[in-house]
Amino acid sequence: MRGVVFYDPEQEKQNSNRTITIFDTTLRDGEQTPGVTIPFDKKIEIASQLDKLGVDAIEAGFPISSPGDKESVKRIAELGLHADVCGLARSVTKDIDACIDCDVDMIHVFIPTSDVQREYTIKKTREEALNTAVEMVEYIKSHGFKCMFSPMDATRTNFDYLVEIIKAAKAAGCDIVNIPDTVGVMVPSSMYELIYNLKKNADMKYDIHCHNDFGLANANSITAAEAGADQVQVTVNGIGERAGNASLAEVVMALTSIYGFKTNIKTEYLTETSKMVEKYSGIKMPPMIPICGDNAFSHESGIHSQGVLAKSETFEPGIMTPEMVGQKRRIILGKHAGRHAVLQNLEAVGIHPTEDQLNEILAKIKEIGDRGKTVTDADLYVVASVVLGKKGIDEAIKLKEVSVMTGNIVTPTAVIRAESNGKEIISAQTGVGPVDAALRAAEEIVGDTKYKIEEFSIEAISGGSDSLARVTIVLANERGKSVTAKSANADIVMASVEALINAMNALSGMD
Ligand SMILES: CC(=O)SCCNC(=O)CCNC(=O)[C@H](O)C(C)(C)COP(=O)(O)OP(=O)(O)OC[C@H]1O[C@@H](n2cnc3c(N)ncnc32)[C@H](O)[C@@H]1OP(=O)(O)O
Ligand SMILES: CC(C)C(=O)C(=O)O
Ligand SMILES: [Mg+2]
Repeated sequence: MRGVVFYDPEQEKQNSNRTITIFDTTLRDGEQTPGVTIPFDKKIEIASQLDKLGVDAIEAGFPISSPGDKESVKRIAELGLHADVCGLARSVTKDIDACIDCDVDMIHVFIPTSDVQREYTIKKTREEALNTAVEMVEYIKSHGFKCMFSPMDATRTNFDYLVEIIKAAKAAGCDIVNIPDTVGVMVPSSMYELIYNLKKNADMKYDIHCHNDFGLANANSITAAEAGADQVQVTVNGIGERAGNASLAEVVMALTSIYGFKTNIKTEYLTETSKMVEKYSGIKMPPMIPICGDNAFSHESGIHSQGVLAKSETFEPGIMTPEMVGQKRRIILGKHAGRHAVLQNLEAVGIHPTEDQLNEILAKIKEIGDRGKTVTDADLYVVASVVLGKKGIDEAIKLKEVSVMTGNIVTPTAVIRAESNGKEIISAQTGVGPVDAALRAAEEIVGDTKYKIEEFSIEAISGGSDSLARVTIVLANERGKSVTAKSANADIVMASVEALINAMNALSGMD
């Protein structure tokens, strides 16, 4: 089954015979995202990850732009990757020489061709720009490098002139022409027409580079491939200038799952690649982004969860599964949850409530959700253990007091007073910072029981120094069971300790 759109079986057959190559420009256009600089060693890691993912080419940087960029392009070229490593150059020989010094596989040279860019940036006539482009392509080819030529702002360039400059670049030996929609003004129908007519008038290998100013970069890239483009330029998470570029994961999955094209991407690595770039670029992705977002395969509504638990295709595309993209399906609990979702989450950890107990647990979950709180699995297990009578509410650890001492000349120290089973427990610990000290002290409350904090994150919910800190902890016990717990508090130490104690209470309820 190929979803929805297949309209024409003959077209589907033709698409399945075509491989669209993927040119990744995360390390060049992606790094042009305002405010982003990816550290040198992280660029090397990202390049290796992109190679593992199976991209066909990596634009590693713009060597003339800084000594650091040149050094990282050079190092990436030395890695001996399967992908072609490419460097960017303006139409000036010193830029090309900088790429040559890096010993890249391919040099991407560009010149503005729209009237507005040509007149206001390089200040050359059409004829001068064409002659310069030809000279630069010849210069690259005379040094034995593969050459990609971009008539920059192609989509706002006079069509006849665009054909003329592409033909001239082809005659000069250029291997592939990239068509940049530099300011993202195309719509899919105009993109189809442009690529179709370019192929007809100046037949050669085409690549497409779309910006997302109107949110159409992915759609335009995919349509360009439909119209005959051989390669698409993308960035991980769609990062890049202004509103960004076409997104690697979204373009690849639409090309393959919906349109039936082939790519060389090992899609099971898409999510880990997205998370790596999120971390190293500092650009956090919203949960609802397609494919790699935390919500992309999450279901909270009771009706959806029941359907998905019975057959995933009910409320998922089916032609794309979480496994295909390195994701997990998650059944989330909250005010919209239903009995099927609660039961499945409990049974997954060996808790089997009766019908009445299940109804009671669900009612309590909805109560928590109605108070505007996220319902974590820790909340669920605590509620379930109380309802199932496995643990009286008085047996849970109750936090009474937290005090911390920290500063530049004291070792961060925390003291915690808590109550469990009617007994008061006090513990004190030092740590690398106040949060670390407090978490160590909180763990000591449970004596010999050993826990491992598998994940820990703090985020500021609102702006300003008075913002609420939300802490998320994933805690595992010695038997490998783990729970996620969250807490929000204006004090980061309190939020951390509360989240940890929620998680410990939940795990002890599962014993
Ligand atoms: C659409 C794109 O993404 S294009 C790539 C954009 N990326 C970047 O600009 C990031 C890296 N850039 C840089 O580090 C710097 O801009 C540099 C090193 C390239 C140039 O720096 P500077 O010499 O200080 O020039 P500046 O950035 O102020 O202006 C750009 C210059 O390049 C020229 N230029 C722009 N594009 C081209 C081109 N394709 N071919 C030749 N010259 C060009 C401009 O006309 C201008 O020249 P001028 O100084 O003679 O007026
Ligand atoms: C360098 C070129 C291809 C570019 O990034 C653009 O036009 O957006
Ligand atoms: Mg660009």
